[in-house]
Amino acid sequence: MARILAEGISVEFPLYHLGARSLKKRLLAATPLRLRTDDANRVVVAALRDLSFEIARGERVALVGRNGAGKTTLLRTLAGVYEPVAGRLTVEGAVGSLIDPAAGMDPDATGRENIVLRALYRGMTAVEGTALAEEVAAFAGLGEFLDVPVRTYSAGMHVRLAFAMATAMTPQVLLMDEWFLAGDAEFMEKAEQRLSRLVSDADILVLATHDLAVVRNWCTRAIRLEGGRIIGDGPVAEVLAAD
Ligand SMILES: Nc1ncnc2c1ncn2[C@@H]1O[C@H](COP(=O)(O)OP(=O)(O)OP(=O)(O)O)[C@@H](O)[C@H]1O
Repeated sequence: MARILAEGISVEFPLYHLGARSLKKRLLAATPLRLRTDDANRVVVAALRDLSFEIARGERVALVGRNGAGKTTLLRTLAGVYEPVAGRLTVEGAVGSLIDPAAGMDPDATGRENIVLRALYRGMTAVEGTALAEEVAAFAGLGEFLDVPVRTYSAGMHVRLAFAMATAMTPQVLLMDEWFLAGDAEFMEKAEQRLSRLVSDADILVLATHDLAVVRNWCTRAIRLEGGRIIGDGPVAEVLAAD
């Protein structure tokens, strides 16, 4: 059963290139809240600070907050891309991520090969993978580009393929960054139908977005981040009204 439990998680990014001591000092003095030096005397960005929350089956959660608040970092942490430096994170259920279209794709393999590889990774047979490739291909509308290495794709083609792949294998926990909701009009119309179905089938949705209409339409709960901390968590209307 799908469930997410975060107990005091923190995520930090070391800034390795900040070698010069005077530059370090100046930076730390300018932003004392978000930058600090760690035990190894490196400057680190405290991207997420001591977050605790639980997301249960059936919840559709919007992550809201200003640029740099920590929304994408939290999504990536839930997806397992980043490891918390403190606290404990439990994510139960098969996770589908629509965060970075290039993630999990082999740039030298064709679109079709990538689909089959992902299907095999998810435990499908080669025959099921090949059938899935047909379905994904039809949806992504990549035409003859399906048999061309994905490193030659445009940004929009990447999004189409990633979107079609992630949504073809209905996840229990769907993690999504808002820019997957931007695309050309024709694709977005198809994508919206498919997403609506997926969102009602997936057990948990966590969506990072600035689009308040999307939050109101799709989500039941909002978590507001600011400076890497949670400053609001509750029903959408309540959290949005508090801004
Ligand atoms: N790879 C990285 N290295 C260093 N700092 C990072 C890295 N990724 C994110 N950060 C920092 O972590 C903080 C949170 O960034 P994040 O991208 O999660 O914010 P966001 O809420 O998604 O912002 P936006 O709305 O602009 O997408 C910011 O201060 C950012 O500079």
